[in-house]
Amino acid sequence: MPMAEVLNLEKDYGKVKALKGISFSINEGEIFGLIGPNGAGKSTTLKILSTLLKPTGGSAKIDGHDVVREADRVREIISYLPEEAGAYKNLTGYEYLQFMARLYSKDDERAREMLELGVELSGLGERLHDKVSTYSKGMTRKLLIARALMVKPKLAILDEPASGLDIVNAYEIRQTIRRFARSEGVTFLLSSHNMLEVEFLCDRVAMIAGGRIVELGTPGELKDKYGAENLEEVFMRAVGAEANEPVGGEGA
Ligand SMILES: Nc1ncnc2c1ncn2[C@@H]1O[C@H](COP(=O)(O)OP(=O)(O)OP(=O)(O)O)[C@@H](O)[C@H]1O
Repeated sequence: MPMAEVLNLEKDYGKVKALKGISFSINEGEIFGLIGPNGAGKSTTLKILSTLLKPTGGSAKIDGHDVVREADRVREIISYLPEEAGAYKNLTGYEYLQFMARLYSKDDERAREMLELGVELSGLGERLHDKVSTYSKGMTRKLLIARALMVKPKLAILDEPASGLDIVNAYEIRQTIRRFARSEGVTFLLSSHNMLEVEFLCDRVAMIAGGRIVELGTPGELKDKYGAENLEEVFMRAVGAEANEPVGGEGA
């Protein structure tokens, strides 16, 4: 059984058709990337799979559970990191992770394990004992990613995990994700408009533009199909004039 199964998913915001019937499935242990330009429908897809938004049509299942009818069950097995997330600024990073670990687990021992893992994943060292209000954007993002992963979800849903970060921070976050996926076997669904990021991280990618999936496959398959050197080239050839906005680069 796939970890996620999306079938003909549609979402209308009033007259705006954000998703026009998209389908894909994610295998267990896979890092799956949803890539496309601004406004393509990536965040909308991730919000539906995270049970925060209801689809207008179609269906989505996580580990066999319908995201609408069994939303509570789905919430227990996923972790979701929104694009514009913040942490409680008056807490230290450590206190924030501790608070979140206790929220997730009533069992003291389990909460302590989560906290230990969160501390390690954050890579923030001594700075974890400073207030979040003193953190750079990159440090805050690392803290939030540690929070999302320390619970060892079955499916981690990360919206633009490294968007807007400098090269070093973005690199470290990608390494954390890749290492964690391999060591824990956690399945990932992430979105990005950075084609190179996705190529580095993802086992398979779905290219999305204007609410439709225009290509789906492993980075290698897609590059071969278009005789392209990288996914940016694949995307431009696959979408061509369909792309209504330019493809963003790092942090665009
Ligand atoms: N709450 C909303 N109300 C109305 N329209 C919306 C709403 N949220 C998103 N949209 C529209 O739906 C479409 C898809 O938006 P979505 O945020 O899913 O795209 P995205 O691929 O995540 O873009 P980005 O890379 O900019 O985050 C866009 O046309 C957007 O303007």
